[in-house]
Amino acid sequence: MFVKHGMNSGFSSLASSAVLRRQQFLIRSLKGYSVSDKIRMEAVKCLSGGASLEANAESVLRAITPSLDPTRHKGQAGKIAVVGGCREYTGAPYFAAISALKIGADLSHVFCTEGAATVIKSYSPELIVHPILEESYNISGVNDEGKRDISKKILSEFDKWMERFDCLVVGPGLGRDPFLLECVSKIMTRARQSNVPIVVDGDGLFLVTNSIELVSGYRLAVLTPNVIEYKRLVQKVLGCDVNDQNTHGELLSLSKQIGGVTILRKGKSDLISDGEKVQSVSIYGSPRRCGGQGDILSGSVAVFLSWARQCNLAAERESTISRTNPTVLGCIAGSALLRKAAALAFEHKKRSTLTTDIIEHLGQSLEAISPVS
Ligand SMILES: NC(=O)C1=CN([C@@H]2O[C@H](COP(=O)(O)OP(=O)(O)OC[C@H]3O[C@@H](n4cnc5c(N)ncnc54)[C@H](OP(=O)(O)O)[C@@H]3O)[C@@H](O)[C@H]2O)[C@@H](O)CC1
Ligand SMILES: Nc1ncnc2c1ncn2[C@@H]1O[C@H](COP(=O)(O)OP(=O)(O)OP(=O)(O)O)[C@@H](O)[C@H]1O
Ligand SMILES: [Mg+2]
Repeated sequence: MFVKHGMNSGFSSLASSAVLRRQQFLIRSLKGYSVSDKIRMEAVKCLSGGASLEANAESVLRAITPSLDPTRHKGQAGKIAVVGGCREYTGAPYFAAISALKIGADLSHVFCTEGAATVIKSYSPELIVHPILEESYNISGVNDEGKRDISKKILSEFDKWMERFDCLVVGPGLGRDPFLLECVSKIMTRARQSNVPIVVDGDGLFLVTNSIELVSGYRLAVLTPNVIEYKRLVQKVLGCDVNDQNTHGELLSLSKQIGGVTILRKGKSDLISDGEKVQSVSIYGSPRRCGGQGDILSGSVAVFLSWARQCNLAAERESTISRTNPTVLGCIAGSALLRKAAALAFEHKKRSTLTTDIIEHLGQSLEAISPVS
């Protein structure tokens, strides 16, 4: 049971007719009307996908956010798992997991190392924390066979839970320990075999960039690179440097080259593509660039993606709403909500705005767009 508003409107009609008019003008320009070279160049850029295609993010948010129906049971609004948290980082997995709950997921798990688990549990009693991951420094005296046993144990611990999850977030605060990353590769492979969507962020992107086959061709994978992570992906997958003159074309190629995974390129505007088209979210956010905002985003995308998938499953039965790629919808919604919450937090806290302040505004921001009643 979902409240759906304008599910078919990928972009606002106003914005799309403006884009259309601009495209028509530019096409006429190309046919030899007297225009400057600058406009011609813009025309080419536009026709090759360089034009802005701002998503109607608020409509998407309203369309996929489920109503609070008293007949629904615990878990139906989403069960999210974050794989991350190691010796260095405990904040990032916490931000991702708590954001999922604050948006409206019912249950949020964290799979991390033992040391990180105690800390994350102390941040919040709401999170279900599994201290199952191991880093090399902790098992330095163990031989290869012993390490294989540890790896198997980690996978079987994870397996007990995996099929229950609507989405995994792999990477916030995961670290880059080789043994830990090898275990996480196996977790990702297992999730993929079970068709569980995976949002890959932070150190998960480090892993995936070096082992692209983990996500290649998996339509339920979402990559959320920041500037540096995107640069590494482009260099590895496309074999060249980032080209700021062909932002949209490059993102399309990157997604296609990885077999149609959805990529959310974070930046001044967030750009989203599943290899079919590029959409952007440019809602005004915050000028504060404190660490952790990307972690909020990954947890948010996981929830919205799960909700969008439920909408799509319902649509398959009812054939009433469009079958837009749920991973793209999840990215649009996640990006828009984070930006709105960041703007609100900044209004109150100005220069002292922190990630925890933004998290506190997630609920209010969603309520303003999609009220509970
Ligand atoms: N509280 C916590 O626990 C948090 C933990 N986190 C976790 O940390 C892990 C590593 O993630 P990451 O993003 O720090 O690593 P990476 O991609 O190597 O970037 C490192 C360097 O790249 C640069 N740089 C970054 N952006 C740039 C830009 N726009 N434009 C230009 N340069 C830019 C910048 O370099 P600098 O300016 O210092 O030279 C930056 O220091 C990961 O697991 C993540 O989840 C975070 O989520 C934060 C909160
Ligand atoms: N220059 C910018 N102007 C406005 N918003 C931005 C800008 N850069 C990033 N953002 C917003 O902040 C969010 C997080 O992006 P950011 O690049 O900080 O991710 P990150 O580096 O992975 O963060 P984290 O510190 O959590 O790892 C993006 O979704 C985007 O909406
Ligand atoms: Mg990050």
